[in-house]
Amino acid sequence: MSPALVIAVDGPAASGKGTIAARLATTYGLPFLDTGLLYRAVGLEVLATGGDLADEAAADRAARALDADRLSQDARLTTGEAGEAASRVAGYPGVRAALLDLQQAFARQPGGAVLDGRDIGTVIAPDAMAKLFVTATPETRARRRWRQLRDRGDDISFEAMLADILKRDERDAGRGSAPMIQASDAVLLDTTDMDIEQAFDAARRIVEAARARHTL
Ligand SMILES: Nc1ncnc2c1ncn2[C@@H]1O[C@H](COP(=O)(O)OP(=O)(O)OP(=O)(O)O)[C@@H](O)[C@H]1O
Ligand SMILES: Nc1ccn([C@@H]2O[C@H](COP(=O)(O)O)[C@@H](O)[C@H]2O)c(=O)n1
Repeated sequence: MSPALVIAVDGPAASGKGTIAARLATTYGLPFLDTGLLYRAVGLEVLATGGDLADEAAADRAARALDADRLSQDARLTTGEAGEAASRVAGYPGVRAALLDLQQAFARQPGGAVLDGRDIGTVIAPDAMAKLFVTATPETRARRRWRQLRDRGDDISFEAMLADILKRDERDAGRGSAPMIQASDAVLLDTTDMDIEQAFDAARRIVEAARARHTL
């Protein structure tokens, strides 16, 4: 039996990791989990119940009560507010612990899986066959996210978007619990000067190289 093809895709906000991960999943016929949605759902739940994002116990409760099956149906999850709330609650060790089993079970599926996030290659699936750390300059990422939000009618300036990206990078990389960091065996993919097609082709080559190494 061939080994499970688990693909871990990490990287900072708006680097394009979700776009790449979703296309890899389609290409290889694997299930895909955008783990950022889990943290976004927890953050939104804290806000929806009138809680304060600084209230760690409220965030822990929301994470333990999360119904992961309802995630993809909620359009609010993709808003800037949800991203900001997610990065606040993601720093709490209890929140991360509550979401761990679900993510690891997803990664252990027969045949494999694709997961994207911040700690997939380091914590969730440290034995993944292929690991990518997708990045781009903060300005490039801010432009991509700004265009994405503008196209769906959100009114935000590029300067505010860049400030938001920089703040999120600092928070995600600086937290004590599972910080965003490139796994030592992950391949860095800088997409600053790549369009989506070029970035995906480069990602697929990285996965193919990893598969070839595993079949030697
Ligand atoms: N190489 C690229 N060139 C131009 N635009 C891109 C590229 N990759 C992704 N995008 C666009 O940038 C936006 C953000 O991409 P995506 O959602 O994949 O990023 P992400 O890293 O998954 O973000 P998140 O922080 O939400 O997880 C999307 O509108 C996407 O279409
Ligand atoms: N594995 C992960 C995934 C996400 N986070 C946190 O959630 C925020 C939102 O994530 P997006 O990928 O949807 O932008 C992100 O800024 C992280 O704080 C995480 O910690 N671990």
